[in-house]
Amino acid sequence: MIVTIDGVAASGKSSVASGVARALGVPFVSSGLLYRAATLLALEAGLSLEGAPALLAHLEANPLRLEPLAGGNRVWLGGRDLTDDLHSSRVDAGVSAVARLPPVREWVNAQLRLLPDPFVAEGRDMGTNVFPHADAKFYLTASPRVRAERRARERLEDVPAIEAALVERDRRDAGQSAPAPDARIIDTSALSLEGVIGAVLAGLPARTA
Ligand SMILES: Nc1ncnc2c1ncn2[C@@H]1O[C@H](COP(=O)(O)OP(=O)(O)OP(=O)(O)O)[C@@H](O)[C@H]1O
Ligand SMILES: Nc1ccn([C@@H]2O[C@H](COP(=O)(O)O)[C@@H](O)[C@H]2O)c(=O)n1
Repeated sequence: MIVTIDGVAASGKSSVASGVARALGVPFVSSGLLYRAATLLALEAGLSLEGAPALLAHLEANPLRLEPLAGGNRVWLGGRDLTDDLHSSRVDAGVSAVARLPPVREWVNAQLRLLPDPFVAEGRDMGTNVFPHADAKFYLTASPRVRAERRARERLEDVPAIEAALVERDRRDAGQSAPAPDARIIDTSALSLEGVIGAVLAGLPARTA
């Protein structure tokens, strides 16, 4: 059983995927962490974020491992846990350029497709491209202001600056982020986190829930 939860930046994908996965007793998979980790490695190595061959060679020489734990995903580079360094503003600003590179997308998707199901996968193209045969698909949206206000509770930045960065990231990600034709679209602007998790669980086919 595979459930996909895609959506725009900071729409609640990982929080919702985690809650749904916990309710179903399965792991969740955060695909964005692999793009973020590839970006961090490129930044640390001083590589261009647009140079696919050098970046891919660096990723192949420095294998990353996504650990889809039920309580939260982690990304490892050998014995180094990168997870806590993946949500910086520096990575946020660079990740869309890295994610646009077709060889990087193939590298991420190959890793995701090796994971044994069942799981809940969240990202941008889980329902369209990576798991088109998923049992249930959802796409989360919320207004930029609401998303920025939620994120401001986690970060020491002001709401207008966060909102501008989110809108810009959505613009850069637009080419790889779209609802699957068979996805249910949920506008979470006026919903609590528990409300969104409940809406997803209520939208699952009977054999999945
Ligand atoms: N419906 C909701 N009501 C209130 N807060 C929410 C809701 N959904 C998510 N949040 C909060 O919004 C913030 C962003 O959520 P989350 O990190 O899950 O989004 P995301 O889509 O995975 O983000 P990103 O695209 O940056 O990885 C978190 O602080 C989360 O707790
Ligand atoms: N399926 C995906 C998932 C993510 N991306 C890119 O990674 C960035 C970070 O993802 P978050 O879910 O952590 O926000 C995102 O902005 C995209 O550039 C992707 O392309 N496809």
